[in-house]
Amino acid sequence: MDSRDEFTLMTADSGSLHDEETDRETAATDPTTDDESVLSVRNLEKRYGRGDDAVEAVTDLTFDVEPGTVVGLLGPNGAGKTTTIKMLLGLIIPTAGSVEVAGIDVHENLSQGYNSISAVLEGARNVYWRLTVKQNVRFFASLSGIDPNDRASYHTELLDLFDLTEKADTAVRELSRGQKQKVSLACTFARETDVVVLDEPTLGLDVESGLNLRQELNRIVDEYGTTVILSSHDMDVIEDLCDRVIIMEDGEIVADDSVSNLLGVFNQQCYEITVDGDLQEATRRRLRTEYEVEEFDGQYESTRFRARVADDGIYNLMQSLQSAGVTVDTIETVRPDLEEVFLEVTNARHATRPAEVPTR
Ligand SMILES: Nc1ncnc2c1ncn2[C@@H]1O[C@H](COP(=O)(O)OP(=O)(O)OP(=O)(O)O)[C@@H](O)[C@H]1O
Repeated sequence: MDSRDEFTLMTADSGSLHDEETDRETAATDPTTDDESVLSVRNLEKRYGRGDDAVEAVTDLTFDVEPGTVVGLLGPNGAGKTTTIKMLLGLIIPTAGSVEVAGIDVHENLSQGYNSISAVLEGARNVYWRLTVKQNVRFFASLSGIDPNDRASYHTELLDLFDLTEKADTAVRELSRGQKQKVSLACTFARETDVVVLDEPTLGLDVESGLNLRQELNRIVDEYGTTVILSSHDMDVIEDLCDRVIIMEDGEIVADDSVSNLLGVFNQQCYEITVDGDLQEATRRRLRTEYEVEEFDGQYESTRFRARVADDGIYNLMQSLQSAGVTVDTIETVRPDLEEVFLEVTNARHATRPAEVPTR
């Protein structure tokens, strides 16, 4: 059996008592927490099953995370994100490789590991519904060996940042889904571990609750400089919160860079162009042949389309339209988003793969 009981995550041994301000001061003065990575993953591998049925879920994963960084973990379904997260947390035993959090090998030293890294896992019931919000926060702080009385003002701040102050004495079962999720997050931050893992924190929330949570998380990571590994299919969350993004596919890292560098991977600029009236079929064909054009939308009064062009290609495109007698109404630059980067990176990889030869 290689899967550990997730409950052990919540019932880890208690460590020494923390002092109200000591931790943040220590983080600021301790040279080991400055330049060195707080999370170090080396040649991590996970193979499920044996023989012909074995699945290589994660293959030779190596990366480091500096303190205070928010790293997004992205990948299509089955890329190996959940397996990686569970190995980071010590919940699944790797086939090979190591995970160190703040210098502690999580798999060689499980109880210390549980005090170094905590998580809100997707689909897991992360808090106690019969306890009130405040009782939960105090309980989870105490799991890390923290005397909740010593950290009362931090807990008040946390509830405030998650907009839970009015619900502090309400039982969690009486809260909405979004509020329950915020309680899970507040409890994880209350544990004050070196690294926090958030797996799909906005999943299942309505648009407004998702947006609120995103803003609140942003404030919290800014305020406390927490190191976060964030897995989400919601690119807005990733783009808003992350300093760096790791994209996985088929168990491997296929991109690892800052969000701004990843957004700069396009050597082409995308424009959204609106022209008066309909476009003749011949003009549409010509545009498609000469430029990378997507989506012709609307007809009669105006037509809108997107064009990707390199460097000063937009001037050539304008000339082509002019010579076809088309009047351009508006041109807007479309900023690429992470969704596009993600598709670009994963599609480019498929395009360069040799075609599979069927075997009999
Ligand atoms: N317990 C298991 N036994 C066998 N194979 C598994 C097990 N868990 C995951 N896998 C396989 O390992 C691969 C990676 O799965 P994993 O759940 O880590 O991916 P993921 O990136 O989290 O996907 P998703 O975004 O769909 O949650 C998949 O091929 C999956 O089918």
